[in-house]
Amino acid sequence: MLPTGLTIAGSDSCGGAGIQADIKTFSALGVYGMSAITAITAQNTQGVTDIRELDTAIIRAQIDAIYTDISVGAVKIGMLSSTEIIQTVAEGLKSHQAHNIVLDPVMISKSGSHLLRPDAVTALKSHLIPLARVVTPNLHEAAELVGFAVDDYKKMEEAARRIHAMGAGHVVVKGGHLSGAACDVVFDGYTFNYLENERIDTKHTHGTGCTFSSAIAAGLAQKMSLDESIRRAKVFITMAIRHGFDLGHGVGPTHHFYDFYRS
Ligand SMILES: Nc1ncnc2c1ncn2[C@@H]1O[C@H](COP(=O)(O)OP(=O)(O)OP(=O)(O)O)[C@@H](O)[C@H]1O
Ligand SMILES: Cc1ncc(COP(=O)(O)O)c(N)n1
Repeated sequence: MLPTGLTIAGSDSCGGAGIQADIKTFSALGVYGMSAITAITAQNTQGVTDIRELDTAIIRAQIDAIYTDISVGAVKIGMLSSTEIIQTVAEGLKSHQAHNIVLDPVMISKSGSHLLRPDAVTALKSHLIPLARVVTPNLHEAAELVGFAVDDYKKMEEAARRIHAMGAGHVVVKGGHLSGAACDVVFDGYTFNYLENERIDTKHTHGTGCTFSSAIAAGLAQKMSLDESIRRAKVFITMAIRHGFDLGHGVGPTHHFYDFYRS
């Protein structure tokens, strides 16, 4: 039986982020990928031109269709767009006693479009963070969650502590937007660990957060420990960024190896 992963996220028409990045990551890591789509974005490497949120009934129906039939090893949550969608997803996951939930609190695309309505941050904190085994905010998302600027390692630690107190199991505050090494702060409620890799000099980083969080979910689906899943995800995202390429005319995508193990 193959390990299974579910992504609950938005569709990115150019395939670099969102549902498409998640499914490619699951496949590259040997996990069978499934999806519940929350919103459809018209998007390319230069930006997001339109967004349609799906109605909550079809979002809930996708989640129910999967859980009433299939055993789900891990869930990755990405773009949720609105308070109503957050509530629907939280209720759906609770009713099926979903486990191994990796929450990437997607808020704004690299190109600057809102993928979460600003008034939905409160719902994210109260309904979904408490369900998550791990939450993976970038610096901006961490700042929105805790209410102060997160721009150095001390503040990343403080933000991780506060997000953990909101009910998350582990917190990974990603330092992809700092300068210097690409270093993320991992907090398990007791100790801080720093996950560091060289910064790759490229502009082609569309979908890095999606790829990283779905790689963590893939590890959990494969019954790796959370620590091991996070460490392998860091190796995977670093390699995927190294092989990012100039698709289109803007910020190109990371490259998700068809077979990570043979690359
Ligand atoms: N240029 C880079 N070189 C190496 N690693 C990087 C680089 N940029 C980001 N990373 C790593 O990629 C992972 C994702 O981090 P990032 O901060 O880019 O997420 P994000 O902003 O949520 O992504 P997205 O904007 O796609 O949602 C982290 O482990 C981060 O350290
Ligand atoms: C559907 C969807 N989900 C997530 C992202 C974030 O990725 P990025 O910050 O790299 O644009 C995105 N652009 N689109």
